[in-house]
Amino acid sequence: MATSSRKTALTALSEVTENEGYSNIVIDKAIRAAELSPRDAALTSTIFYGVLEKRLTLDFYIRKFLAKPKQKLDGTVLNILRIAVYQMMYLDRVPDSAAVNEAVLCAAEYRRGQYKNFVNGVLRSFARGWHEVIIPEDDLSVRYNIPQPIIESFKKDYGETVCIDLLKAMSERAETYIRINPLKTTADDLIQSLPENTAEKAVLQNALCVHGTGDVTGLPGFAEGKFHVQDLSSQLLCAFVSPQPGERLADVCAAPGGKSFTLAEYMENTGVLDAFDLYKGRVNLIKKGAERLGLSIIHAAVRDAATGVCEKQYDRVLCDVPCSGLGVIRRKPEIRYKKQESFKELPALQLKILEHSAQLVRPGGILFYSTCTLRNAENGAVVTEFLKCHPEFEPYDLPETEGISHTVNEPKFMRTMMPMDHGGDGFFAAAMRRKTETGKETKR
Ligand SMILES: C[S@@+](CC[C@H](N)C(=O)[O-])C[C@H]1O[C@@H](n2cnc3c(N)ncnc32)[C@H](O)[C@@H]1O
Repeated sequence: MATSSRKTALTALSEVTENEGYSNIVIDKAIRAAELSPRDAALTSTIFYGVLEKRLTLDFYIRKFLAKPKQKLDGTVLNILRIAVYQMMYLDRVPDSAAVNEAVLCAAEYRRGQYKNFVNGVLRSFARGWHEVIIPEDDLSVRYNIPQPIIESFKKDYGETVCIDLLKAMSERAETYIRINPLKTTADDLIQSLPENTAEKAVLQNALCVHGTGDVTGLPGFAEGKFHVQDLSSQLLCAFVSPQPGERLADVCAAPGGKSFTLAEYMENTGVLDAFDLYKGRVNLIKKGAERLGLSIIHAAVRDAATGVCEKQYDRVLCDVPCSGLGVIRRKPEIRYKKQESFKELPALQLKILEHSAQLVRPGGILFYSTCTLRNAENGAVVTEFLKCHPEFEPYDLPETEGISHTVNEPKFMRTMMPMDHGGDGFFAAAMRRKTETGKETKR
């Protein structure tokens, strides 16, 4: 039996807030289970992501209309209030009365209706008074919906001014980028085959920005392997790696495969590309994608990048390590609520992966390190520590890319990419070269 949009959003939000589910997986599952019409599914998705993104602002407002602002609220009741308040504050097309009535209906079905009057009362006073409430100028956390510890970390690593620019950029919606498969099509041909005004060329060659298309996997050309979805910063990282046709490359943390696919395209599907990941299910995603794109040089296999055995040597090795993901908050809003303690172990694991993978690099070959986070402890600090302990490696400068600026001032072998630089996600890249006995340069 079909269920309402708000009820479905509530189920999905509880799954994310209480069980730390991944937003994209949780919402897809909830919408399928509720058998919603496409229109209701779109509304559910808007409410679900909106509440996740704006949670700190919503909670700030809700507390202004509680009799006891510090009172601890039941998790489900709080989510019912957030859903209604989000609609009243941000969705012009939903009348306040509809948002309140739906919330009261949800409350009536929860715990034998014991919170029904409470929800009704809070929402009615909110509807009357919220326009008068002002968020204090200096409350960046509520203003930009980023928890204070993350703001402190941005300030410490990048300074106050960059931090504020970053918070602003992170509150914008992220664009969707796709990567053309040059083995099968060209940017011009693909743009022509898509509905008018849905795609335009991005700043990097073979990158397109697409808008208003909904699920891109339904677009013409996807099933034929003419493109894959990949953020612009991730594509820029591949431009840094820039493997040549015929080379040997290992991507040691490769799933779901976005970078491996682009790198194999750089190699014109010649040479060797070994794409590893720790989890079998995720390795299967690489296999499926490579098959769809016709990238036969990709060999995907399960391997632990921190301990796994591999006898081969490669020209280039990419370590796109697991990280806290603070650079992709726009796409995965729940990341901002992860507990800071969960980040503690990451630098040690990242360094371990980097050191173990360094053994795979041939003399004169290049080792790349990347993350999708904006935290020096997981970025520059890991690479600096690696170079300190491995004199057999030296910094290898990354190229400048025409039309792309970078905010952070750092050595040329490191590059921090921020959403305000070019619209892509927050990423970090670094490159190091294994010295040869003769010290001869490797061609780029
Ligand atoms: C940032 S994601 C990689 C994204 C991928 N490079 C892409 O562009 O699609 C990090 C990956 O590392 C994998 N991973 C985590 N720990 C690992 C380990 N010890 N060895 C290998 N892979 C690992 C995760 O399963 C995840 O797929």
